[in-house]
Amino acid sequence: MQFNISQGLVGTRPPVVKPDPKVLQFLGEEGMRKLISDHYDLLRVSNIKGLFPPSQEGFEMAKQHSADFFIQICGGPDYFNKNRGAPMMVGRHADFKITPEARKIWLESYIIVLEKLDMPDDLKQSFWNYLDIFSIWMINTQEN
Ligand code: HEM
Repeated sequence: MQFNISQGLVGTRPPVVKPDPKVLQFLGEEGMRKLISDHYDLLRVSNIKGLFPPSQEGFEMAKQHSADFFIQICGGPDYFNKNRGAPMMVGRHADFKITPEARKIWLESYIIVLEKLDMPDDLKQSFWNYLDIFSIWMINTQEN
């Protein structure tokens, strides 16, 4: 299947559709945590590794928070709200310099994980569409 990366401009917030809850039903919570963990492991050796916590402990916490969020957004228990409070994702990303190029690297790391994942294409597509569009919201810095 094709993982298309839509053009993303700083300051734009195109309408987002949440992933199909069947994604979580298919993967289960452990499968979702593994998916997020695999993505973070790629980020850690990527050109945007400097954005993420340098310590192993901080990195594991980041994985956990992210997985909590994705389980919640896919219709699972509201772990993120319980552990971190209201999502407010744009605000939570505001301290990090996220350029269009950084978003591209973040998404390309997801492509690597999703290509290897054993999941029906329609579910991959649904999950991908969410990542592709919502990640545009996080861009907060123009390329120089
Ligand atoms: C679909 C789009 C995205 C979602 C749903 C998402 C989700 C999250 C979540 C849930 C957290 C944890 C926030 C917290 O617990 O306070 C987080 C943290 C973070 N995200 Fe994202 N994110 C997205 C896009 C991006 C992009 C495109 C980048 C950078 C290229 C990025 C970089 C970061 C960084 C640097 C952190 C902080 C890591 C930490 O110390 O916990 N995110 N993100």
